[in-house]
Amino acid sequence: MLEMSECENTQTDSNIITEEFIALEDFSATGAEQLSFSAGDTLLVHEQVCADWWWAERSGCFGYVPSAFLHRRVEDVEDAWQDEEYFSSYGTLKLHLEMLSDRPRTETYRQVIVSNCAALRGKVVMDLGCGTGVISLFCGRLAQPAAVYAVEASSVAEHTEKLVKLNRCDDVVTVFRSRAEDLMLPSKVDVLVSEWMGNCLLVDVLVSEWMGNCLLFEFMVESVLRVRDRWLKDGGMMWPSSASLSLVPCQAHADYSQKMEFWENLYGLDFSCLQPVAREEFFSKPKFSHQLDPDDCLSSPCDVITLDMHTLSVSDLEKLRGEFRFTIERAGTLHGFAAWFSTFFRSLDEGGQPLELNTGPHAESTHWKQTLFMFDGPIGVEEGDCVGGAITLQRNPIWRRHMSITIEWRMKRRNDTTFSEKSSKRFPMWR
Ligand SMILES: N=C(N)NCC[C@H]1O[C@@H](n2cnc3c(N)ncnc32)[C@H](O)[C@@H]1O
Repeated sequence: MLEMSECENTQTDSNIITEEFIALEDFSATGAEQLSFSAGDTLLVHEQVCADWWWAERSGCFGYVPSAFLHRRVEDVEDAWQDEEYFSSYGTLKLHLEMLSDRPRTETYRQVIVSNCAALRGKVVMDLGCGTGVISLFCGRLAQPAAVYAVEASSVAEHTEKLVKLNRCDDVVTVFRSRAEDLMLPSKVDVLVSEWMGNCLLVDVLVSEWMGNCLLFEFMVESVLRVRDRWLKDGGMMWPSSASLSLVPCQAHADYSQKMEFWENLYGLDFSCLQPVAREEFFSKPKFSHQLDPDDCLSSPCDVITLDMHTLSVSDLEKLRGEFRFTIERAGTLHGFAAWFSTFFRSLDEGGQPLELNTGPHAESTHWKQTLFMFDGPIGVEEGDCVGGAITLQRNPIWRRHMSITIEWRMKRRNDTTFSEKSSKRFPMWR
């Protein structure tokens, strides 16, 4: 980022304005003339002094702010949720086929219904974002609830109606084609079940053919919480009941070799000047659907963030932060971190065993696989070295289905007594 001094020397016409902007990320001032702010803050910009630095005001304080961290107010963004593209992606069978083909995922939900079938008798259940309705059909066929509200906003709901009739569940299951937030229901529900998880737990990455194969993002968990607050009875059950994000320091030799070392000797030619371009193109964003080999884990994984779905609030989702401290368990190359999630389903029976869906490298593979965060450069590590730091999931204040993930880490070699300087890397998902 441009330093202040360079800004004053650049030959640019400053632009006097008075306009409100939203901060996309936190910014900590590094000089008295700069103004710190947090993601989501509103700043009044008085002068665009140069391309990179503007003179702004927040709560009566004035200072220079980096323009890259700011975005015009949300009114200028026609559809912060991109709902039309999002729900159209679920209107075809492609994504539903992928989810239904994921045996560990779908079988876990079936097991939850089977193991709670007695307690479900006479209960009212909502299946939020039911898709083709498979969980609702499990409820209708494997248990005796009083009613199941199968809620689905996309056009796949038309097929869901047929599936409910075909599987003789229409006496119990009612399909509502609606955004769940807009629902009017006859009663509150005893159980809110949903399969809302995405890569890195919160954000599912969809390739939207409707949008010319561009990437779209989910962020369904906010809908789940809003519907919980509106329609779940006091003492009602959330399935999943809790969810956790796990992290592990790992090797990724194949990725590093194929995307970075590849350029060093290409048919006897030196293409290494492209490595910075390759680093930006291939390693600046997370790699989704990475199949992490358990042997590439350099330490035991740890749960860095845990969400209690009964108490989590929408405002908690703006920024989630978890700390970690790993001891390297075997010598190798630290290329980065891998992340995945687990969800837990509490039993409706007092003292009943919870069920777990674990999408990590030691469990049966799911369609989510794992997510790989590559450092800019590999770090040789020895057994006994220590990697400590934090991971922060920051929602985008403008694009409400987007977020960024920042990983900060320090190293302490096994024979050292102090940690290295802090390193940090921000991975946007997607703006
Ligand atoms: N990561 C996932 N499992 N995504 C499943 C998403 C399914 O829920 C549907 N869905 C997502 N959000 C909502 C919502 N607020 N209301 C109704 N259906 C929804 C979506 O159309 C798709 O069929």
